[in-house]
Amino acid sequence: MKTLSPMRTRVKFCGLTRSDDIKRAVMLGADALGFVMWPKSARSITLEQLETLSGEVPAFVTRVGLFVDQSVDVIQQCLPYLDMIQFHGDESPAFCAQFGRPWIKALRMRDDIDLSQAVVDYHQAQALLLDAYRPGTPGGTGEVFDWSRIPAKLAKPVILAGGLTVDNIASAVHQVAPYAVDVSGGIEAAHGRKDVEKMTLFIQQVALADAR
Ligand SMILES: O=C(O)c1ccccc1NCC(=O)[C@H](O)[C@H](O)COP(=O)(O)O
Repeated sequence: MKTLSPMRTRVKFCGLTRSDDIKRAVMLGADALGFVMWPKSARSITLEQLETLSGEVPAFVTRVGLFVDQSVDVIQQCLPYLDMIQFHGDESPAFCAQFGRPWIKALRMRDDIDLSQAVVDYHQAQALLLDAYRPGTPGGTGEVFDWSRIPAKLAKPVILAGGLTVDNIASAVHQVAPYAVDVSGGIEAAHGRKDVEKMTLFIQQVALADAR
């Protein structure tokens, strides 16, 4: 009888702003690409850029739009160019669920966070993205949180984020065994500009960790 092989850890690259980076990420096998639509971010892109860049993403690579407490109108304008929405602010479950599009909720790992309750509250989310908490910064901090705080069994797929790099990604995959990993700063040459070597090594490290 055939045995099922262990699941492959999915990889999402976030904060893409350039065509060349998208082509390289797709070639390397990234599963999802994140576009930051929050204008206060150094990695943000405009609606016009989103239209262009999303057109360069081929089938079976998920285009994820990232928002932080933004209006329904702003999000709806972006929907034609997105497969999935990532909410990074204090959006309620009802707010997230109103767009008729798959979505994930980013949760910043404050000391007092109750992940079991979050799973209940955000049960309609396709996954929960767990990220580092820095007061006043909704995401993309480049900071790691204590992965041992993630319960071994959480009733939602976990996307691990926050300060992942070529150097720590293998340990992260081993320790947490997340459904997916999400990286932005760790594969950059500068804000919004990805580094080919870091992207390549990151994907390789995930594959190596999965194979161990
Ligand atoms: O990247 C940003 O500037 C950003 C701003 C506001 C909300 C979220 C943002 N980024 C989210 C991500 O890139 C990732 O989902 C995650 O935070 C990991 O980022 P990093 O620690 O840089 O790998």
